[in-house]
Amino acid sequence: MASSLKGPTPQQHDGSALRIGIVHARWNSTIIEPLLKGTKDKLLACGVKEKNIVVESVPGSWELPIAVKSMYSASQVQASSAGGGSAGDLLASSTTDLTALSSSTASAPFDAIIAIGVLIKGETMHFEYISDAVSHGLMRTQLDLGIPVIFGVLTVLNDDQAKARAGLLSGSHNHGEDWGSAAVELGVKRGA
Ligand SMILES: O=Nc1c(NC[C@H](O)[C@H](O)[C@H](O)CO)[nH]c(=O)[nH]c1=O
Repeated sequence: MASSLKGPTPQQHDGSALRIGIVHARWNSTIIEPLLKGTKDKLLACGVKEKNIVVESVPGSWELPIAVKSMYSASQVQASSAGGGSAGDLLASSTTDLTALSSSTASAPFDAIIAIGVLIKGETMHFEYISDAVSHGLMRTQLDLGIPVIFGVLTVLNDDQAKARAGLLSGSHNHGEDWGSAAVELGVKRGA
């Protein structure tokens, strides 16, 4: 595969004090799973503690913006009732269920939330409408809430494009690693 000029120039940041949320869709799970693994592996490699990575799932990408907002709001409520504290200091709650998060005994605010989804073009305009709505919804969510929301939504035209961006093809790169790096960088800079 020809080398490309595209791609981020990552920086090195210490994620050991961060608490990161991940919300992922379950549509196209054979692509979602490697993206999720690449994201988590990068977070851990940057020093984020396993207990400070909270993962939840929703049916599809359309639900990502509201799920990000729910995850953020639930942790804010829990953190304020637990006496605040910087993110990552308090024991994290790990949950796979939005409602479970809101009932967790202790959680800290998130420093960044990563939204992961895979949209693959079909024979209708469904792809275009969801892609547009989700991208605008996630951007609005991060600006409204003042928390970095990392855009981890693939909008691809065919299965091979999806596989390539999940690192499943020879010589291809897992974009989840970029999303993990971005979450740590923005989380650190936000708290600086
Ligand atoms: O249609 N294709 C896709 C999709 N549709 C479901 C949608 O996100 C939502 O969950 C339902 O409409 C219910 O609200 N969701 C994806 O993540 N990827 C797709 O490729």
